[in-house]
Amino acid sequence: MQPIRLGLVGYGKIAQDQHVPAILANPAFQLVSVATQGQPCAGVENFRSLGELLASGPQVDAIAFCTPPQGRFALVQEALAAGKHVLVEKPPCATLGEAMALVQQTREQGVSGLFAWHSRYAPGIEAARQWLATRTLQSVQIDWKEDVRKWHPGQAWIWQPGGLGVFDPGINALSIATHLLPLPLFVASAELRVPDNCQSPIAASLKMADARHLDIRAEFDFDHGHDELWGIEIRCAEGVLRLDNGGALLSIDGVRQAVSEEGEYAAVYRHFQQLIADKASDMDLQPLRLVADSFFVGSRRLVAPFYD
Ligand SMILES: NC(=O)C1=CN([C@@H]2O[C@H](COP(=O)(O)OP(=O)(O)OC[C@H]3O[C@@H](n4cnc5c(N)ncnc54)[C@H](O)[C@@H]3O)[C@@H](O)[C@H]2O)C=CC1
Ligand SMILES: O=C1O[C@@H]([C@H](O)CO)[C@H](O)[C@H]1O
Repeated sequence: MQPIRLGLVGYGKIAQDQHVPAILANPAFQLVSVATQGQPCAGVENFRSLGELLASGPQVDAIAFCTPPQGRFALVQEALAAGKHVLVEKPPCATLGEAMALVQQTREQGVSGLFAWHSRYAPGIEAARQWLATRTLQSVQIDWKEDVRKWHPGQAWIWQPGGLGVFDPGINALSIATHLLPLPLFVASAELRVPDNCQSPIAASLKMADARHLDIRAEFDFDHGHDELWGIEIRCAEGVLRLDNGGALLSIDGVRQAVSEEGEYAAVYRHFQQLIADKASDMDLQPLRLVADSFFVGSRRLVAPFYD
């Protein structure tokens, strides 16, 4: 079978760290072109814009979007209008309305779309989901803390409107929680701590629930120090499930469980390949809706200025 010819837009940190290695390791894909505004990608044709890539580059079947969320909507629209399958990094867009419009346009175009909630593909997630399916849930505690200087060095966009601040990593935890828990989640209250020289929060505390009043708390911190803390603890009547290292480690009642060894992005691209083969899409909006709702109901507290 012919490989899926892939273009990539935005050759920045995540494209270099994860996307390109995962694409190169998967024979179902052939990376043929890149559109980016920074450092070019070796070994393929590079363009300054998606428009140029589509107009004068080699033919592509699909495009992966790794630009910041602001401005991504117009780019993905352009690719869909050209009949390309799309893989969109998280968070899919700068607003919920834009993301909803992409879901509709993807359907209308009859192509495949993937909102790539990469943390859902962490090795422990599927086993956690299976274990939880037959348990009685009692409470959920999320702690998602990391150093923005380590994971987003010099990225001014993250502090600008639409950049999400600490919700950029926090949405990963929300994408896991919404994948594991059986009912939709609602934000009851939120405190957003915003540096007084930024537009987006550097820390946040959320209280959420589902329709059965499951108590779900989240603590997000983007100024946590070098060693990240990416943990989710789910208390059930039958025992306590913990995910650590962003879902790479799973334990139940303190006992480490065997999990898959596949990396997140290898699994993301395997899923994208299957969606294209099945003429299907996977464009879940719930994590972005929870972020939007946190901004709706959240109280803002100004905190000390942030300097990179
Ligand atoms: N930094 C990380 O560890 C991770 C980031 N992500 C997500 O990936 C996305 C990108 O993040 P990073 O790679 O960290 O950002 P980045 O700022 O390092 O890279 C963005 C790249 O997009 C390019 N770009 C911007 N606008 C463009 C346009 N219109 N056309 C072509 N290229 C354009 C920039 O030149 C830059 O190379 C964000 O949505 C982020 O949430 C996901 C997982 C991890
Ligand atoms: O999406 C993201 O993931 C983390 C980090 O790469 C761990 O997975 C990063 O802060 C955020 O943008």
